[in-house]
Amino acid sequence: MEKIIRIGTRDSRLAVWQASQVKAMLEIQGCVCELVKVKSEGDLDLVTPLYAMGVQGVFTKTLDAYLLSNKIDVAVHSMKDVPTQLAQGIATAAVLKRANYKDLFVYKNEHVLEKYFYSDVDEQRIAEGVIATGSVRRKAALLNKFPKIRVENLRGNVQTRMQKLMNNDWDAAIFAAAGLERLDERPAYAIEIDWMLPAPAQGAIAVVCREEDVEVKEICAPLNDQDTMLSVNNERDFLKTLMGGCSTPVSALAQVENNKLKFSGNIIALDGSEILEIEKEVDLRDATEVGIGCAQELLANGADKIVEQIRSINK
Ligand SMILES: NCc1[nH]cc(CCC(=O)O)c1CC(=O)O
Repeated sequence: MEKIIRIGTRDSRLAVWQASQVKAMLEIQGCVCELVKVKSEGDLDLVTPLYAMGVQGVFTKTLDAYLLSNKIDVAVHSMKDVPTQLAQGIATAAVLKRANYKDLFVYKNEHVLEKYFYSDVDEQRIAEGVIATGSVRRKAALLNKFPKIRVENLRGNVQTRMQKLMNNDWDAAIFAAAGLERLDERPAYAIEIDWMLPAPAQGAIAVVCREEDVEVKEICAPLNDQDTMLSVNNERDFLKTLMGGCSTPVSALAQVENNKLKFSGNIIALDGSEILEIEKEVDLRDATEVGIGCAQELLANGADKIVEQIRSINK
C-alpha cells in the first residue's frame, strides 16, 4: 500500500488553511495525504499575553510531540511561531514561498489615519489614542513611533481579534497581512504599515518533520523556496543571536533581489524608548551569515543593554 502522509496542524482556521495548502502541493506530486488536527496550548488560552506564557513554542510543542511519537509525518506552522531552536529530533523539511510579510493596521474610522499615517514626526510624538495588539514587537514599535499612545493587549485567532476591535473603542488593531489574506478576510479598512519591520519569518510557512525521516524530507524538498529559506534563516539567526526568545521586540526582513540579499533588522526597548537598527546588502554567495553578523554588530553597539532589560523583566 502507498504511504499516506499524515499532516499535523493546529485546528485554527488559519493553521488548517496553511496545512491544506501543503496537502494540495503534495497531492500534485502524487502523494496521498491526510490532515490531523490538534489543539495547542497557544490556542486554548486566549487571555494570557504570549510573552507571559513563559515557554517557547506554545504553538508548536504539541505537534512536535505528535511527530516524535509517530502520530504524524509532517507538521505545518506559521514559521514566525516556530522557536529559533527546533525541538530535539525535529528538522525543517521545506519553507514555502513567502506571502505578504507586512503588518496591517486595521481601523474602524478612517479619521484616525490622519494621526497615524499622514502626520509628521512632531505630530507623531504627541499623538494620543489606543491601538490593540498582543505582540511585544508591535507594541514596542508602535510606542517608539507614537510614545503617547496606549497599547491594549489583544489575543486570539483572527476572527476573535477582529470581533474585539469592533466591540471596543480602539483606534485600530494590528494583524499580520498574510494571515488575513490567506483567509480572504483582509478588510477594506486596512492599511499596510510600511515603516514597521516584520517579525522574523512573518508570512512564511514551514513544513517540519522527524530529523531522521529521509523519505519525507525527499518528498517535501520540491515545496521548498530557496530565496525564502535563505531570507528567513538569516532573520531567525538574527533573532537567535540577539535574544533566543520567541516573543521579543526583535524585527527582521531579508529579501533576495538582483543576486543580493538585503537585510534589515532592529531591536526596540519594550517601552519603545530606544531603537537600534541595522541594514546590510551582500552578494548572495556570502549571504548565509548576514543575520548573525548584524546581530553581533548591534550587540556591540548597545543592543546588549536592551536584551538585558528584556531578560530582567521576563524573569
Ligand atoms: N502569532 C500569531 C500568528 N502567527 C502567524 C500569523 C499570521 C501568518 C504569518 O505571519 O505568517 C499570526 C497572526 C498575526 O500575527 O496576526
